[in-house]
Amino acid sequence: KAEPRRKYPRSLPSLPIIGSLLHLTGNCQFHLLFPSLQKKYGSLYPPQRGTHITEGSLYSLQMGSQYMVVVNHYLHAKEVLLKKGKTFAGRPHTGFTQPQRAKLTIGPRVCREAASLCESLSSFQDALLDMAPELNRAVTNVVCSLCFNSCYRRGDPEFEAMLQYNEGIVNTVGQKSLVDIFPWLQVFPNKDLALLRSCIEVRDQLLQKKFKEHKKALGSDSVNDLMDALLRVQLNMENNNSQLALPLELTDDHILMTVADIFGAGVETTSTVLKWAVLYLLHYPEVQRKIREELDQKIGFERHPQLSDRQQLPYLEATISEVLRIRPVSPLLLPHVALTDTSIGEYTIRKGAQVLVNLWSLHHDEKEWDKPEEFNPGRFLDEEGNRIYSPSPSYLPFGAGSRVCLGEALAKMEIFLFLAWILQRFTLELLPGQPLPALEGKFGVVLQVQQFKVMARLRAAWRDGV
Ligand code: HEM
Repeated sequence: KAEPRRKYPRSLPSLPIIGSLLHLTGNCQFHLLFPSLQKKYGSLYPPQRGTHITEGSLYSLQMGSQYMVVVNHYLHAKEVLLKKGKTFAGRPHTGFTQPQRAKLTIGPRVCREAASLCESLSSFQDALLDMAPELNRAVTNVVCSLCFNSCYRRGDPEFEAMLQYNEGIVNTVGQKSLVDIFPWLQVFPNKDLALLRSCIEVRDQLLQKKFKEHKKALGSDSVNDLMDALLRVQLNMENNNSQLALPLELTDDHILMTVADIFGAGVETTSTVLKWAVLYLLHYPEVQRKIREELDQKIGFERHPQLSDRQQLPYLEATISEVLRIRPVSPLLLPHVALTDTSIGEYTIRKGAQVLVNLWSLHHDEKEWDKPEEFNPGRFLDEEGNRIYSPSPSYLPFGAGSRVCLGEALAKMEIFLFLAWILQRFTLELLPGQPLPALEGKFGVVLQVQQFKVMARLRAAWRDGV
């Protein structure tokens, strides 16, 4: 019996050795480049029979020796992430490891940081301020508290070193960490490797120091942070290994890299969403006003917002969902790798292919979203003002399935509490005549916000010390 004919995703025109590279040079905004390639090459292909998937929404590229498939429709994305989640659960070789879970109290740690953030903002009255370092500091401190149970004051040299390390890694153009996440980027020139190397050195020294302190203190029964939890797992493994035919091992390096990965995954993502949120609240003052009205009504001025208030503040929650839609921090998710020969839709996918889910396209698909370029938290609310968690299947800010973001719950808690605290106390404004800051993102480790300044003006109730 003849084998069924295989049908592979269409490939971009490709040259020997460099593959499709010429199509990608000169444009580093990859989340935008991929939809434009889809438009350009997709229109050459016939529509797919029996589905409403647009033509060419799945195509392939050859990046040097790497074969990659780009997914641009939610039906294909769901097939990759959910239906065949296990098959596509591979990651390119990057050293990006999965963290262990630890049961830690989060709400009070975030509230403590929110209080300190608000204190900082209060000291900048009547002056324009770049909130990015303040937001970075707050989010970094939450992650520090979860990983090492340490919390830093402003100006602490160890903390400043850590912030600098993070900034260095994120801002290094064409940097190694981006190449780590998207290995195919290594074909582009790498400029600031020296800066990057020194940042990684700072990171390693800090992690080593924390690690030694934790190892020394291990003995008491309490598990206060992720490092404690990992060290305990290591100890249990060592104690039980003599009974196993194939001994398990959690090395010191595994522990250090796991904590480093949590930093990598947990700081820049969350602080970037907060920056996008502030930026959109400046562009849409009526949205900001509605959130404040909701806060005044449900919480008032007598107490601080808490995690348990989330149910009561649907408009704030809807605004956060809309920020995550319109400016997805990971516009291409992280790359997946097919672990076996498989398929997406009617197309054959070979084992080893890298699959990029273009979340930007999913979140801006005109067939799924009414005026997708418009910022409208109302999409996430029904007529009575109750939350709609996912108004379209084309909404996946944290991915889905077996490779879904592990920090989704933590990130949502942080974003909610930080914004609730800020907006309960401050009005975020521009100076009269100050132009609105740009809404275009910059593709990088995350979809970065361009630098901007804002006035965080204490609201009357707080100025008068109510
Ligand atoms: C708003 C903030 C965040 C967003 C939008 C976000 C989004 C994502 C996305 C899209 C992925 C890739 C999913 C895929 O490839 O299918 C991911 C993976 C991951 N995220 Fe997040 N993330 C956020 C915050 C965090 C935080 C706070 C942590 C940890 C503290 C974290 C830990 C991780 C880890 C460990 C992975 C890799 C999971 C795996 O490979 O199995 N993320 N995240």
